[in-house]
Amino acid sequence: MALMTVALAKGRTSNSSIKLLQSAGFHFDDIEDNTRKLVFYDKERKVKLISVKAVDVPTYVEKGAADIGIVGKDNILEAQSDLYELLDLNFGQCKFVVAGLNSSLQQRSRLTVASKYPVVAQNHFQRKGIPIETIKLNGSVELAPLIGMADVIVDIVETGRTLRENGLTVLEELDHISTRLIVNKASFATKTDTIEDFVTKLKKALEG
Ligand SMILES: Nc1ncnc2c1ncn2[C@@H]1O[C@H](COP(=O)(O)OP(=O)(O)OP(=O)(O)O)[C@@H](O)[C@H]1O
Ligand SMILES: O=P(O)(O)OC[C@H]1O[C@H](OP(=O)(O)OP(=O)(O)O)[C@H](O)[C@@H]1O
Repeated sequence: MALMTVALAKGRTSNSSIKLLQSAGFHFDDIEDNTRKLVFYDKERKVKLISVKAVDVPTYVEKGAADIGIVGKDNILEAQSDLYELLDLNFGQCKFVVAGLNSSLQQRSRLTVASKYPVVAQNHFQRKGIPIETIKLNGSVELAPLIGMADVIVDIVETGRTLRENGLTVLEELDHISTRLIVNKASFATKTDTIEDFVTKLKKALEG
Protein backbone atom coordinates (compact mmCIF):
# COMPACT_ATOMS: atom_id res chain seq x y z
CA MET A 1 0.00 0.00 0.00
CA ALA A 2 1.08 3.59 -0.70
CA LEU A 3 2.37 5.88 2.06
CA MET A 4 -0.41 8.19 3.19
CA THR A 5 -0.03 11.55 4.93
CA VAL A 6 -2.58 12.75 7.46
CA ALA A 7 -2.63 16.42 8.58
CA LEU A 8 -3.96 16.67 12.11
CA ALA A 9 -5.17 19.93 13.69
CA LYS A 10 -3.18 20.91 16.77
CA GLY A 11 -5.04 22.41 19.70
CA ARG A 12 -8.15 21.46 21.56
CA THR A 13 -9.25 18.60 19.27
CA SER A 14 -5.86 16.93 18.86
CA ASN A 15 -6.18 14.52 21.81
CA SER A 16 -9.59 13.28 20.61
CA SER A 17 -8.20 12.85 17.09
CA ILE A 18 -5.21 10.84 18.29
CA LYS A 19 -7.44 8.67 20.52
CA LEU A 20 -9.72 7.95 17.57
CA LEU A 21 -6.74 7.02 15.38
CA GLN A 22 -5.48 4.71 18.14
CA SER A 23 -8.82 2.98 18.53
CA ALA A 24 -8.85 2.53 14.74
CA GLY A 25 -5.53 0.66 15.08
CA PHE A 26 -3.03 3.40 14.17
CA HIS A 27 -0.12 3.85 16.56
CA PHE A 28 2.41 6.61 16.02
CA ASP A 29 5.97 6.62 17.41
CA ASP A 30 6.84 9.25 20.06
CA ILE A 31 3.40 10.89 20.13
CA GLU A 32 3.46 11.84 23.82
CA ASP A 33 1.69 14.85 25.36
CA ASN A 34 3.72 18.07 25.18
CA THR A 35 6.03 16.81 22.47
CA ARG A 36 7.38 19.50 20.12
CA LYS A 37 7.72 16.99 17.26
CA LEU A 38 5.61 17.72 14.19
CA VAL A 39 6.00 14.49 12.18
CA PHE A 40 5.08 11.00 13.39
CA TYR A 41 5.00 7.60 11.71
CA ASP A 42 3.00 4.43 11.94
CA LYS A 43 5.59 2.52 9.91
CA GLU A 44 3.69 -0.75 9.94
CA ARG A 45 0.59 0.80 8.37
CA LYS A 46 2.56 3.27 6.24
CA VAL A 47 0.91 6.37 7.63
CA LYS A 48 2.71 9.66 8.25
CA LEU A 49 1.04 12.11 10.63
CA ILE A 50 1.85 15.82 10.48
CA SER A 51 0.73 18.14 13.26
CA VAL A 52 -0.32 21.54 11.90
CA LYS A 53 -2.23 24.61 13.06
CA ALA A 54 -5.97 23.96 12.69
CA VAL A 55 -6.54 26.86 10.32
CA ASP A 56 -3.87 25.50 7.94
CA VAL A 57 -5.17 21.91 7.62
CA PRO A 58 -7.41 22.60 4.56
CA THR A 59 -4.44 24.25 2.80
CA TYR A 60 -2.18 21.21 3.34
CA VAL A 61 -4.92 18.94 2.00
CA GLU A 62 -5.93 21.07 -0.99
CA LYS A 63 -2.28 21.46 -2.07
CA GLY A 64 -1.70 17.71 -1.76
CA ALA A 65 0.93 18.07 0.99
CA ALA A 66 -1.41 15.79 2.96
CA ASP A 67 -3.81 13.21 1.53
CA ILE A 68 -6.17 13.43 4.48
CA GLY A 69 -6.97 16.12 7.05
CA ILE A 70 -8.67 16.02 10.43
CA VAL A 71 -10.04 19.47 11.27
CA GLY A 72 -13.07 21.46 12.44
CA LYS A 73 -15.89 22.40 10.06
CA ASP A 74 -15.25 26.05 11.02
CA ASN A 75 -11.86 25.99 9.31
CA ILE A 76 -13.23 24.04 6.33
CA LEU A 77 -15.98 26.63 5.77
CA GLU A 78 -13.60 29.53 6.14
CA ALA A 79 -10.97 28.09 3.78
CA GLN A 80 -13.46 27.28 0.97
CA SER A 81 -10.93 24.78 -0.37
CA ASP A 82 -11.60 22.38 -3.20
CA LEU A 83 -11.60 19.01 -1.40
CA TYR A 84 -13.85 16.14 -0.31
CA GLU A 85 -15.37 15.96 3.18
CA LEU A 86 -15.94 12.27 3.90
CA LEU A 87 -16.69 11.79 7.57
CA ASP A 88 -18.11 13.59 10.60
CA LEU A 89 -16.00 12.52 13.59
CA ASN A 90 -18.56 13.95 16.05
CA PHE A 91 -16.14 15.55 18.52
CA GLY A 92 -15.19 19.24 18.80
CA GLN A 93 -18.88 20.10 18.84
CA CYS A 94 -19.74 23.77 18.90
CA LYS A 95 -21.57 26.26 16.68
CA PHE A 96 -21.11 29.45 14.75
CA VAL A 97 -23.20 32.35 16.00
CA VAL A 98 -23.70 36.04 15.46
CA ALA A 99 -23.38 37.65 18.89
CA GLY A 100 -23.39 41.11 20.31
CA LEU A 101 -25.11 43.43 22.71
CA ASN A 102 -28.90 43.11 22.59
CA SER A 103 -29.38 46.22 20.48
CA SER A 104 -26.56 45.46 18.05
CA LEU A 105 -28.60 44.43 15.03
CA GLN A 106 -31.24 47.17 15.26
CA GLN A 107 -31.61 50.09 12.89
CA ARG A 108 -28.39 49.71 11.00
CA SER A 109 -28.02 49.83 7.25
CA ARG A 110 -24.41 48.65 7.39
CA LEU A 111 -22.76 46.47 10.02
CA THR A 112 -19.18 46.09 11.16
CA VAL A 113 -18.49 42.46 12.01
CA ALA A 114 -15.39 41.25 13.84
CA SER A 115 -14.40 37.61 13.42
CA LYS A 116 -11.69 35.01 13.14
CA TYR A 117 -13.86 33.82 10.23
CA PRO A 118 -14.39 36.81 7.87
CA VAL A 119 -15.41 34.61 4.91
CA VAL A 120 -18.10 32.85 6.96
CA ALA A 121 -19.31 36.23 8.25
CA GLN A 122 -19.37 37.79 4.78
CA ASN A 123 -21.25 34.80 3.30
CA HIS A 124 -23.86 34.82 6.06
CA PHE A 125 -24.71 38.51 5.77
CA GLN A 126 -24.54 38.43 1.96
CA ARG A 127 -27.22 35.70 1.95
CA LYS A 128 -29.36 38.03 4.08
CA GLY A 129 -28.69 40.99 1.77
CA ILE A 130 -26.97 43.00 4.51
CA PRO A 131 -23.74 44.77 3.51
CA ILE A 132 -20.99 44.43 6.11
CA GLU A 133 -17.46 45.49 6.78
CA THR A 134 -15.39 42.69 8.31
CA ILE A 135 -12.57 43.10 10.78
CA LYS A 136 -10.33 40.04 10.96
CA LEU A 137 -9.18 39.24 14.48
CA ASN A 138 -7.19 36.27 15.72
CA GLY A 139 -8.67 35.84 19.19
CA SER A 140 -10.52 37.54 22.07
CA VAL A 141 -13.14 38.45 19.46
CA GLU A 142 -15.76 39.14 22.17
CA LEU A 143 -13.89 42.32 23.02
CA ALA A 144 -14.74 44.03 19.71
CA PRO A 145 -18.41 44.96 20.44
CA LEU A 146 -17.55 45.85 24.05
CA ILE A 147 -15.13 48.56 23.02
CA GLY A 148 -17.18 49.74 20.05
CA MET A 149 -14.85 48.44 17.35
CA ALA A 150 -17.58 46.26 15.81
CA ASP A 151 -21.37 46.03 16.00
CA VAL A 152 -21.40 42.24 16.21
CA ILE A 153 -19.09 39.23 16.08
CA VAL A 154 -19.29 35.93 14.23
CA ASP A 155 -17.64 33.38 16.48
CA ILE A 156 -17.74 29.91 17.92
CA VAL A 157 -19.84 29.15 20.98
CA GLU A 158 -19.47 25.96 22.96
CA THR A 159 -20.67 26.37 26.55
CA GLY A 160 -21.68 30.04 26.15
CA ARG A 161 -19.50 31.05 29.07
CA THR A 162 -17.30 33.51 27.16
CA LEU A 163 -20.32 35.39 25.81
CA ARG A 164 -22.04 35.39 29.20
CA GLU A 165 -19.03 36.68 31.11
CA ASN A 166 -18.70 39.54 28.63
CA GLY A 167 -22.36 40.51 28.62
CA LEU A 168 -22.99 39.43 25.02
CA THR A 169 -25.89 37.38 23.71
CA VAL A 170 -26.48 35.09 20.77
CA LEU A 171 -28.38 37.05 18.11
CA GLU A 172 -28.44 34.31 15.45
CA GLU A 173 -27.36 30.68 15.28
CA LEU A 174 -25.43 29.63 12.17
CA ASP A 175 -23.73 26.31 11.28
CA HIS A 176 -23.22 23.39 13.62
CA ILE A 177 -19.50 22.58 13.89
CA SER A 178 -17.67 19.35 14.59
CA THR A 179 -14.40 17.76 13.52
CA ARG A 180 -14.42 16.31 9.99
CA LEU A 181 -12.24 14.11 7.83
CA ILE A 182 -11.26 15.78 4.56
CA VAL A 183 -9.48 14.31 1.55
CA ASN A 184 -7.41 15.69 -1.32
CA LYS A 185 -9.28 15.10 -4.60
CA ALA A 186 -6.29 13.80 -6.58
CA SER A 187 -5.24 11.50 -3.71
CA PHE A 188 -8.74 10.06 -3.63
CA ALA A 189 -8.39 9.17 -7.32
CA THR A 190 -4.87 7.72 -7.10
CA LYS A 191 -4.90 6.12 -3.61
CA THR A 192 -8.56 5.10 -3.51
CA ASP A 193 -8.05 1.74 -1.77
CA THR A 194 -5.69 3.12 0.88
CA ILE A 195 -8.00 6.02 1.67
CA GLU A 196 -11.15 3.91 1.70
CA ASP A 197 -9.46 1.43 4.03
CA PHE A 198 -8.47 4.31 6.35
CA VAL A 199 -11.98 5.78 6.33
CA THR A 200 -13.58 2.37 6.99
CA LYS A 201 -11.29 1.80 10.00
CA LEU A 202 -12.21 5.21 11.44
CA LYS A 203 -15.92 4.62 10.83
CA LYS A 204 -15.75 1.29 12.70
CA ALA A 205 -13.87 2.92 15.59
CA LEU A 206 -16.54 5.63 15.78
CA GLU A 207 -19.34 3.03 15.84
CA GLY A 208 -17.52 0.88 18.41
N1 LIG B 1 -15.09 26.38 22.49
C1 LIG B 1 -14.44 26.22 21.34
N2 LIG B 1 -13.76 27.27 20.84
C2 LIG B 1 -13.04 27.14 19.72
N3 LIG B 1 -12.97 26.03 18.99
C3 LIG B 1 -13.63 24.98 19.44
C4 LIG B 1 -14.39 25.02 20.62
N4 LIG B 1 -14.91 23.83 20.79
C5 LIG B 1 -14.49 23.10 19.76
N5 LIG B 1 -13.71 23.78 18.92
C6 LIG B 1 -13.05 23.26 17.70
O1 LIG B 1 -11.66 23.10 17.98
C7 LIG B 1 -10.86 23.56 16.90
C8 LIG B 1 -9.49 23.95 17.40
O2 LIG B 1 -9.66 24.97 18.33
P1 LIG B 1 -8.38 25.72 18.91
O3 LIG B 1 -8.91 26.82 19.76
O4 LIG B 1 -7.44 24.75 19.50
O5 LIG B 1 -7.68 26.23 17.56
P2 LIG B 1 -7.31 27.63 17.07
O6 LIG B 1 -8.54 28.41 16.76
O7 LIG B 1 -6.34 27.38 15.93
O8 LIG B 1 -6.61 28.23 18.33
P3 LIG B 1 -5.51 29.30 18.46
O9 LIG B 1 -5.69 30.28 17.34
O10 LIG B 1 -5.85 29.86 19.81
O11 LIG B 1 -4.22 28.53 18.39
C9 LIG B 1 -11.70 24.68 16.29
O12 LIG B 1 -11.34 24.87 14.94
C10 LIG B 1 -13.13 24.13 16.45
O13 LIG B 1 -13.45 23.31 15.35
O1 LIG C 1 -18.71 29.11 24.55
P1 LIG C 1 -17.40 28.88 25.21
O2 LIG C 1 -17.30 27.52 25.84
O3 LIG C 1 -17.05 29.97 26.17
O4 LIG C 1 -16.26 28.86 24.09
C1 LIG C 1 -16.19 29.82 23.09
C2 LIG C 1 -14.89 30.55 23.09
O5 LIG C 1 -13.83 29.65 22.76
C3 LIG C 1 -13.12 30.13 21.62
O6 LIG C 1 -12.06 30.93 21.97
P2 LIG C 1 -10.66 30.32 22.38
O7 LIG C 1 -10.74 29.66 23.70
O8 LIG C 1 -10.14 29.46 21.25
O9 LIG C 1 -9.81 31.61 22.54
P3 LIG C 1 -9.43 32.78 21.52
O10 LIG C 1 -10.07 34.00 22.10
O11 LIG C 1 -7.96 32.81 21.55
O12 LIG C 1 -9.96 32.44 20.13
C4 LIG C 1 -14.18 30.97 20.88
O13 LIG C 1 -13.57 31.89 19.99
C5 LIG C 1 -14.91 31.62 22.02
O14 LIG C 1 -14.25 32.78 22.48
